[in-house]
Amino acid sequence: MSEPILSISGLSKTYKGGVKALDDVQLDIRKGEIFALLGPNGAGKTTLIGAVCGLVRPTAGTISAFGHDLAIDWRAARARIGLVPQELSTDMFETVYRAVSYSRGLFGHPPDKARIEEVLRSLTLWEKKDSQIRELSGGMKRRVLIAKALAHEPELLFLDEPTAGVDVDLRKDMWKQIAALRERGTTIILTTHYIEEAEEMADRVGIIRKGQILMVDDKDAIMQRMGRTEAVIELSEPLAELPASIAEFPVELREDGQELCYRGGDGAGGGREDVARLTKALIAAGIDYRGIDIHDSSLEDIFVGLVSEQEAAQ
Ligand SMILES: Nc1ncnc2c1ncn2[C@@H]1O[C@H](COP(=O)(O)OP(=O)(O)OP(=O)(O)O)[C@@H](O)[C@H]1O
Repeated sequence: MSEPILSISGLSKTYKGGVKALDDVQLDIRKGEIFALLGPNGAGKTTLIGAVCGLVRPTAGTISAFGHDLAIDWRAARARIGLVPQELSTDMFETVYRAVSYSRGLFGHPPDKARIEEVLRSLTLWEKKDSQIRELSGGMKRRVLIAKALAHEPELLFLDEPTAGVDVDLRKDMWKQIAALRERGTTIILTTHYIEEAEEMADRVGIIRKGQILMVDDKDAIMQRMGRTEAVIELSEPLAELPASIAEFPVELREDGQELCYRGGDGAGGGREDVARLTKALIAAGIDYRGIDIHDSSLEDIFVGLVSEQEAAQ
């Protein structure tokens, strides 16, 4: 792998009250990727972002970005890192246009009216450019946050729960914006509760819980390794036991022998092929069925499974 754009090593954070929000986190982010950090409430996602963006002082560990150790050379990296936080903390009396163009200047970029107009138009904020931020609806305020980050043109962009509580239209607009940013070469780390979002956007996924990274992998690899196909086959007549040609599949009889349940596969289509072979074997064994309900597990199922497994193990 080429030199990571962001490298986090042994990162821990214990807050004053004693809450251990991060516990020995190791994480390398590759240039140009979209990385989704998934975790339940209180897992430490915002703390991790805060540590990289200079808002939270780590208790231990090192963070380097673009080859600079942030504890030593914060300024060199700062202008290249952008953050879209969960909430707007800018001056509510500022107009949309000024807030967005100011953000660009703040990070040392020369004024660029065309760029600001493009950003505002792409987020349907152009008509509101002269409104004060306090006059906007919650969804519009979120758009301003995103516009500020886009105007800044960072190389590494953090999006903290970018679509929490926004409507479907804005979520779709944002997905488009994020895809366009990646096209420009921006590296993106997003935290999300919406697993659909990670599934849609991410190249890699990290799962965090209680301040620890449980797993990091390519999204497709996670799906393949942990993905499952489940098929419920409703039999025409109840079966007392399975013939050998059926029992060799990963199946079990349920509902007093009226249902045959298959669980297997690799999350990459293998399970569906297996179910097709299973149905042929049923026909060959003279077993009739009324219907099949088949589905592949999503990243959501995998995530819920992983987190509850960890809970059970404790
Ligand atoms: N300033 C603080 N002082 C004390 N404890 C804090 C502080 N900020 C966060 N915590 C605690 O640290 C833990 C991690 O919080 P964090 O906000 O990083 O989680 P998160 O994964 O972002 O959660 P969410 O999805 O709810 O935003 C939680 O137990 C939280 O209560």
